Amino acid sequence: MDNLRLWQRYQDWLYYHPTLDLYIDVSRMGFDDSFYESMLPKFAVAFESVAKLEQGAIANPDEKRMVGHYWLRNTDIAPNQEIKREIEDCLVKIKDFTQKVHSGAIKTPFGEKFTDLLSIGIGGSALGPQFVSQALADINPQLKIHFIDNTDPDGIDRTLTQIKDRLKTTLVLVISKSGGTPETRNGMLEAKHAYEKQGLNFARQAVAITMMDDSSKLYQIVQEEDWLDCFPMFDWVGGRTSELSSVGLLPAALEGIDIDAMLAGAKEMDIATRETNVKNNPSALLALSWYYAGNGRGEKDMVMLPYKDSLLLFSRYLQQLVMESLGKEKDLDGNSVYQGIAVYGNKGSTDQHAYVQQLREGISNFFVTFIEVLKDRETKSIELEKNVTSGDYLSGFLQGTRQALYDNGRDSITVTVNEVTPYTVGALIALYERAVSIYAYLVNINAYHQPGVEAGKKAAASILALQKEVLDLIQNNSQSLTIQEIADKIDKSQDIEAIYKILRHLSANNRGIHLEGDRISPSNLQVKYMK
Ligand SMILES: O=P(O)(O)OC[C@H]1O[C@](O)(CO)[C@@H](O)[C@@H]1O
Repeated sequence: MDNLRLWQRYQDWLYYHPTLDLYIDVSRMGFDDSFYESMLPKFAVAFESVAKLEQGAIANPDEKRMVGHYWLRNTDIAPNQEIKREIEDCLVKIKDFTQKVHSGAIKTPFGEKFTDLLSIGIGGSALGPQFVSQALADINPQLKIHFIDNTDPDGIDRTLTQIKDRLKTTLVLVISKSGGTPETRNGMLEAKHAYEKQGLNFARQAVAITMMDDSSKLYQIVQEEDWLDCFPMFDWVGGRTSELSSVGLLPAALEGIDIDAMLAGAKEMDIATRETNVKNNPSALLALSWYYAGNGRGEKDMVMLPYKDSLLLFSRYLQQLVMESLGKEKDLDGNSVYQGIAVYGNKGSTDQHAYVQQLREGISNFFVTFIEVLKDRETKSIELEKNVTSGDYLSGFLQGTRQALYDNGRDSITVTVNEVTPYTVGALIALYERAVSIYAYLVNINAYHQPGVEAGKKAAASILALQKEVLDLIQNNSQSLTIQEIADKIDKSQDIEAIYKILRHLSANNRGIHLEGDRISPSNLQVKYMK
């Protein structure tokens, strides 16, 4: 298409929201009007389903749960008074707690003001707070946040070393909806150990965010150990859509981020994405583009390219939101469909000096989403050359890459906001939450369960159970054994490879296991236990 026809297409498809000051440009997606019209019946069904979901239908049939993250930013649409009150009470509690921490009314057991935050959580209980912190927290925030989001001992050490002497003024947030996620439990126990080593009372510096009922082991611990406080996570909020619940709001508020503005941006976006005219609904435009790009089967990957350093973690955040929601074997009728859209990305223009080479010339298995931020910085930029600033370069690189990709038949969407504020970040989160919801209905899948993740968790638990059996055997056996002998003795010959890998890991960590022999032939290794 020549430039003038493209300019016309750009204007024909341009979406602009005046209050949010947000643009969606899908003109560089290659669909035509007949594709668009063919999709309208599917959209009509999807819009109906999304509306029912907002009204409190059991939209997660397997888990028999409502899906209510929309109510968090507009309690007037909560399905009943009890839920409305729960959300409002929680928000009041978050603000009250934050104000007391900031003012020093809530202090450490030694009477000092808190200076730092240690957030322990994983997946939806970490990615949102990490993204929002990087996007919005001040360089010198009211409380500086640190994350433990894995059970990697070295990663835990690095985080605790960063905090070091300030542990005694660090408030811990343990975030787990279920209250039973092993990585989070491990992070909590490691942190507790570090506090105790410094003679600190962990419980009096610890706050939990979890479901406040018997299903949460974390909640039981909070009560037994008398933690400083506990904030509710609601059954009807999924981990990956929890950024605007206590999971995201409490850390953000403590960091000094305007959470009311985040909620307001999301609420405004929710209104915009309730629109049933596809062209006037920004999330529907995204879902339409995703469907077109991947033939409704996720055949093309979504490459997220925010041209703003502070939005670096948006792609990682969206990776969970999109892939955990859409990556499903079965559709809602039980057919095997193997759905999903792979998401990756980093930031522009940095990526132009890395993988954009492949995007421009290599395998054409993706579409790009550029995130453009119009405002360069708070202060006026210097001119690096006559009439040219560094921000002009960034903007030029975005336009250039979009053009270069288009010229080689590679599709792109551009989402443009004026600046990165709590209001726009709230809106961006809501934009993608709804796009995922609409797309899931277009392809007839349940976006709100994650059976595949559960399978991995179960498999990991059985490896740890196997490790206990192996260690029990070896510790009570003075002779050296081969791996086959160990497997036979515990009647687990089918698990020989797993046993070998357990032993190799233990031997690398001073756990008394010694492997003797040539490492290239694991079957011949002799396993010895020496304390
Ligand atoms: O908040 P929780 O219950 O610890 O779960 C953390 C994450 O684990 C998952 O359940 C999947 O493993 C995610 O969906 C969730 O965001």
